[in-house]
Amino acid sequence: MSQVPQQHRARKRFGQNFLRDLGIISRIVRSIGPREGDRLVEIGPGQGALTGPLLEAAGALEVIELDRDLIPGLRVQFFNYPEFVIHEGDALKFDFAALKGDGPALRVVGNLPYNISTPLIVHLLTAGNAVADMHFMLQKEVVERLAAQPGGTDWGRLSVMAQYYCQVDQLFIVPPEAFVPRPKVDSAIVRLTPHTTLPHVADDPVLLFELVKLAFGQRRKTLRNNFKGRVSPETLETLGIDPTRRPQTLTVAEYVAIANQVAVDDAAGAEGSDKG
Ligand SMILES: C[S@@+](CC[C@H](N)C(=O)[O-])C[C@H]1O[C@@H](n2cnc3c(N)ncnc32)[C@H](O)[C@@H]1O
Repeated sequence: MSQVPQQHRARKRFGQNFLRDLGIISRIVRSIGPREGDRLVEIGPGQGALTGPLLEAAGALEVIELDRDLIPGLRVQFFNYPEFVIHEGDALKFDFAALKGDGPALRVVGNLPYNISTPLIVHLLTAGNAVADMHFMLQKEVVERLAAQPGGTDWGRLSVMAQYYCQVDQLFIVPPEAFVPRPKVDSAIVRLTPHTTLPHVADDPVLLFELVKLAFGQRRKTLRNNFKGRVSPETLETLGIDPTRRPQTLTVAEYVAIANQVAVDDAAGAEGSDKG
C-alpha cells in the first residue's frame, strides 16, 4: 500500500480523524470486499488510508473530498491509477444518481466526517436506486441507532428511515487509538444494503417521514399525544395500534401502515372539502 508523508494538519471543521491502524484498515477493506468492475465511490479519502487498498483491489475508484488542500497529495499518491477520479466538493450536495447514470449501482464507502454523517446518510438513502451498498465508519452511537430494534432506547427516526430503505448490519467496533488525531468516542463499521424490493411500501415516503418525526417528537409521550391534531386515536385503533403506545415500540411496518392510512384519510378529507 502506498503511503505518502503528509504535512497536512487535521482540520476539526472537516471532521478529520485519519485512520492509521493497518489491521483495522485491512479488516474494513475485507468487509467491503471490493472487486474489479465495482463502481466504488469513497467519501472523504483524506490522506488515502482506505483509498490505496480499495484501488489496489478494484483498479478503479471515484472519491469526493471537500478539503482542497488534500487533493494534490491524493493526485501524487495515486497518479499511477488511470481510473482514479477525484471529485472536489461537498458529498452532501453530490448527485449520486447522476454519477450512477445508466451504469451499475454504486458501492459507497467512507470513514465519514462525524459532524455530517446523519445528513449524509439521509442524502444517500433518498438517492433512489443509485446505491448498491454502503460501508461506513461512524460514531458507534450512530451505528447503534441505525441498527436498533423496535422497543429499545436507540430505536428512533434514524433507525426507521434506515431500515425502511436498507438491511442494516453493524460489523465491528473501532477504538479511538486507530486514528490520528484520536476521536473522543468509539467508532463502528456499518453496512447498509438497500432492499431490492421494499418490504413495506409507503405510498408517500415524505408523509411517512413527516409522521415518524411527529411520533418521536417527545419519546416519553404516547402516540396519542405526539400525533395530536394530525393522526386521530381512531385511525390508530382502526389499524390495531393502541394510541397509548410510545413511539419507540412501533415497527417500520406499523409506521408505514399509519402513513398509508393517513394518506387515504387526507385524500378523503380533501375530496370532502372540495365537494363542500
Ligand atoms: C474522518 S476523515 C477520513 C479520512 C480518511 N478516509 C481516513 O480514513 O483516514 C473524513 C474525511 O472527509 C472529508 N470531508 C469532510 N466533510 C466532507 C464533505 N462534506 N464532503 C466530502 N468530504 C468531506 C475530510 O476532509 C476528510 O478527508
